[in-house]
Amino acid sequence: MLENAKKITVIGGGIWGQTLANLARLNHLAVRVWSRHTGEDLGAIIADTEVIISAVSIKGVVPTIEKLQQLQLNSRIIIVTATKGLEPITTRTPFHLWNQAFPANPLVVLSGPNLAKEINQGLPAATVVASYLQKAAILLQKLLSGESFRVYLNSDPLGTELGGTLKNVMAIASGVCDGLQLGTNAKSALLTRALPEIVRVGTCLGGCQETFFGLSGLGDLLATCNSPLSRNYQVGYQLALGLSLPEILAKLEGTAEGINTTEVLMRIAQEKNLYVPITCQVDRLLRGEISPQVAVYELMRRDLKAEFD
Ligand SMILES: NC(=O)C1=CN([C@@H]2O[C@H](COP(=O)(O)OP(=O)(O)OC[C@H]3O[C@@H](n4cnc5c(N)ncnc54)[C@H](O)[C@@H]3O)[C@@H](O)[C@H]2O)C=CC1
Ligand SMILES: O=C(CO)COP(=O)(O)O
Repeated sequence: MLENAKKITVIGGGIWGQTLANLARLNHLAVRVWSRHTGEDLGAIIADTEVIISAVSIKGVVPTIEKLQQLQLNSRIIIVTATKGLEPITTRTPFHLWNQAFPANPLVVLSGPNLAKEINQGLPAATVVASYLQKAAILLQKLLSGESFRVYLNSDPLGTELGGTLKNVMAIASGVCDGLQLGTNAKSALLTRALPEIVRVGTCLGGCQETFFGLSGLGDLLATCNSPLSRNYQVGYQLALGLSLPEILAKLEGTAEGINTTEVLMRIAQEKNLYVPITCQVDRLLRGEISPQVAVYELMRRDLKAEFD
């Protein structure tokens, strides 16, 4: 048994929380999953826990933090955040929110090209655990690594988290591109231009440039923008087929974080004067202001420019 059978609590009973719990169970760890729907006493569950993994959607981050604050969390407990989103009111990332609420606890970000359904089938995947406290990240690496799940270390939690969050906007754009059958050249151009847009925003918000070229940045961009398993990709794809956003969301399994992220990111971009042309068109499309075809036209007819500037 690994690491003296560390006790782990996963908060969030959605598909990602269940998947992370299963990965830990494969290493014979004692795992409990708590969700707001189970009605169990969270205080009792975390009484002897050593690691808390938060896998709630962004909507659930503040309520989860507030619940744990009422329970007076032991400062030795390692907190892992696996959410990919931006909090709408403060525009902060989950890492910021957890760090602000529990400054004494070791904090780790987990993010990577991790389509839960593939991991649940036992297909090989890799992820990143990032922390300013290397010891905490190394522990998580040991707890979750297995034959089919390879966990890398990183010392840039913000960059790791932002790569996973910002690519969701691009996954919507990518779904549109495929839904409209724009071809491989268009898709390659879109994903290649998406990366500098992510880097521009991500470095402005405090991430290291290098991180965005790694698994949690480029890796997750490729996974999510190319897979029909991605909910964000599905949103874009189905918009391109002519469905309305409410129609798509009514049938979507789980959360497409990119919808909220696009709205928050537009506010950040305006405030910080960041050039985010792809995000801007995704935003107008999600608001119903333009059609998918017009979004493509608007991107193509922008002023001509140098590739790198
Ligand atoms: N599904 C996937 O393949 C992956 C998902 N993620 C990220 O993990 C997070 C969760 O994703 P999924 O499990 O797929 O989503 P989901 O929609 O299946 O589950 C969301 C979870 O958040 C909880 N939640 C929502 N609002 C809440 C609130 N107000 N208070 C307390 N809890 C609340 C729900 O009860 C549920 O347990 C998202 O940020 C997603 O981007 C990250 C990697 C892979
Ligand atoms: O983040 C993910 C894969 O890394 C999951 O993507 P979706 O949230 O778009 O399904």
